[in-house]
Amino acid sequence: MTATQPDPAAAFKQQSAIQAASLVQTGMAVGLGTGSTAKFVVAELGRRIREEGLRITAIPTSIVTEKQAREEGIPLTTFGQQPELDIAIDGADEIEPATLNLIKGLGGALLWEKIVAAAAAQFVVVADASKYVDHLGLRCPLPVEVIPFGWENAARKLGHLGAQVTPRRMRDGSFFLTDEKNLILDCVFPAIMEPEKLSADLHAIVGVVEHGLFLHMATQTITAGPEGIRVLTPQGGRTCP
Ligand SMILES: O=C[C@H](O)[C@H](O)[C@H](O)COP(=O)(O)O
Repeated sequence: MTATQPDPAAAFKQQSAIQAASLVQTGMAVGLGTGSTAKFVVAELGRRIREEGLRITAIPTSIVTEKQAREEGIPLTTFGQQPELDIAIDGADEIEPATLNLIKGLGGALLWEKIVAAAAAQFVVVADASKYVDHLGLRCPLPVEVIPFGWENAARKLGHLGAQVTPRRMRDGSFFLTDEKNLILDCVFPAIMEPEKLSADLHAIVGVVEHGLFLHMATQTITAGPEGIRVLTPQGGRTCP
């Protein structure tokens, strides 16, 4: 979404973000997500710090979010000082409501996002209601982060798993680089019916650093749409990778 194109879902994103930010209490260590929805969370936390005296520390999931957090006056910390987080709040590209499994990473921040989410006692996902899908993979490609060396081989092996693979590029044709200076391979799979198996298969490919399947990680999703705010929690509890 560029600055010249207004985001029709912005108001819903903001509603879900504000609701999620209300879960944050003084004393908490907070993971700050990345993307157009998480941006509203960071803004709301900044407002609460300034206007309500909220006191938190935070770890951002991207350089972009780090910059916004600094501008909002949110005190930042590191995993060296704060190995565990009370809560992480982040957006998603797809949400499977039956499982709360997610696809993330269309913004390229999936690696830091997954590290932060895995360190958090609560992982709250915020989105507008358009992000729901019956099965993962129906709405967007699955981003897979690979190291640049030998990426063509990783791409070939992803193809053997059934993916149509496109290396993500910038408008000028150069490769998109993540904050860790890796590449993103966008993988279009037919509907992903066995995400756990696919996750294991992806991790078995040499050169794959991480992928955008966030399985059994969300402890809550908060979405907003024309029918209001919807909060979902997983039926079977949560397991961390
Ligand atoms: O890498 C990007 C992240 O996973 C985002 O959280 C995700 O793409 C959702 O972004 P948005 O809220 O802009 O739709």
